Amino acid sequence: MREPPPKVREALMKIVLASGSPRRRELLAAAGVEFEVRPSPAEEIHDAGMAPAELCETNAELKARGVEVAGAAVIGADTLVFLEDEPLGKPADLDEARATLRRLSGRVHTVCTGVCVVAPDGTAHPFHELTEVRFRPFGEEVIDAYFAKVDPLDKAGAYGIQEHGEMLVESIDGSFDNVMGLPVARLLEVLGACGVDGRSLE
Ligand SMILES: Cc1cn([C@H]2C[C@H](O)[C@@H](COP(=O)(O)OP(=O)(O)OP(=O)(O)O)O2)c(=O)[nH]c1=O
Repeated sequence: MREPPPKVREALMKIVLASGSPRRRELLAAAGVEFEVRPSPAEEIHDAGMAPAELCETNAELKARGVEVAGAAVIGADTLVFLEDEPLGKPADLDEARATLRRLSGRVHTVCTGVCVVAPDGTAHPFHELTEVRFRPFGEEVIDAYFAKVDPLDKAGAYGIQEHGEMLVESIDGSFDNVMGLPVARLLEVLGACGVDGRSLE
């Protein structure tokens, strides 16, 4: 049988999202990409000595390399919130979530999402995107009302911009998708550069 033309071979390349995050799944699906989900067993590192961007990219690569699927391009991602370069991860409990929101109130913080595509040949293609988020000044009543609507525990920075974000967020400078956990426009470019056009599977 004849080899399929290169374009068809590209289209057949599998894409695996190495993430258990429902937000990442939603964002990638909304971009029209066909992919399989395999949450990564990789442990994130929390090295306070590392610069934010380097930390996000390192974790994204660890997550992607934690899932191996022959012939597939594997995507890992890591979202961290930084307040003046101090990383704020997912809160351990509601008290910590409350303390985090108190600190973010009335201030600007940075959301960094690192992404890494590991191509079928094993090469890593990491990048990151930064979005600045300005929070409204708010008090305990707003935090109470917010927690009545949103579970902050599985989210970096104890909030989800996509879930009643308007209660907390005054403005953003950068991509909304990036705050939610996956900078999709840039990811599609990087997948394309790796020879994968996920959207051609539609
Ligand atoms: C700041 C912010 C974070 N988040 C979420 C995105 C990520 O899911 C989470 C950050 O945690 P991550 O460790 O980046 O991801 P995860 O553990 O949820 O999923 P996985 O490691 O399997 O990919 O916080 C929001 O949903 N909205 C927001 O506004």
